Amino acid sequence: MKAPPLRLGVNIDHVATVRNARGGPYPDPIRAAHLAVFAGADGITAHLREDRRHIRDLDMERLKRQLFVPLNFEMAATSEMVGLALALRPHASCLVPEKREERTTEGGLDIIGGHSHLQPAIKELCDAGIRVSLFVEPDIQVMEAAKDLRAPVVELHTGTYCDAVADGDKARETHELERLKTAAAHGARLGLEIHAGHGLNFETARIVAAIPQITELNIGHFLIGEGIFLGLDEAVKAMRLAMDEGRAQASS
Ligand SMILES: CC(=O)[C@@H](O)[C@H](O)COP(=O)(O)O
Ligand SMILES: NCC(=O)COP(=O)(O)O
Repeated sequence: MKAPPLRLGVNIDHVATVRNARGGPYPDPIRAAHLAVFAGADGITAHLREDRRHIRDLDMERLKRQLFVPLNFEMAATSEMVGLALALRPHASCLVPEKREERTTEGGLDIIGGHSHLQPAIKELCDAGIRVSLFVEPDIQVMEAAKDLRAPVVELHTGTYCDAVADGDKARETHELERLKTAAAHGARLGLEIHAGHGLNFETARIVAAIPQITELNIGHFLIGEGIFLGLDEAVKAMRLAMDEGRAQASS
């Protein structure tokens, strides 16, 4: 059976990283969002961190006002961020773990251990018509916990897999890819919508795109980096091609 279409969400966080390096308005993350959409992005992801190290509140407001594709508001499940999301009403919200001292997201939400604090946030956002996804580890028990939390979507953390590929550790790469495949299949059987992201590049996105249950990839850092060399539009087009090549291998 033909696998469903695979959407590309472009994360523009690190355009804001470059902008904030000088404290002025240039380069504008919203201009990057428009470029990415014109080049084939199906949606835009932006992570409003509590420390505002890159994306700022005004960026989210401008994205909401100007985008004509879905906006995915990445956020920690704090009362501050839930309040901002309820006021902004993005298409989607992806709940991610956050530590001020981290350089980037280090893993998925701990929803097996302590997830009671997530329940209210998930309910409030869902009740407001916002599509909630949980950024989680690719584990079967985690899929079960996400179902129990009544989150309609999970985004599988692909960072460990991407690290294994970057390290040239074939055994770890095989193991982590198997984790992603198993979790995606199990989550889909539970009725969850399956997304994936973190650390993906052309090579790993092509491989992950072949997992038929995954319907969206969210990709940022690598694409913004490639945009420096190729131009963001060409980088997005190349990523779209890599995803399509991988998807052609998928069979559910
Ligand atoms: C959850 C995830 O992997 C990314 O979407 C997140 O935005 C990474 O955080 P930084 O963009 O701050 O690196
Ligand atoms: N949720 C993953 C995302 O939005 C982008 O992650 P990365 O490609 O910047 O690592």
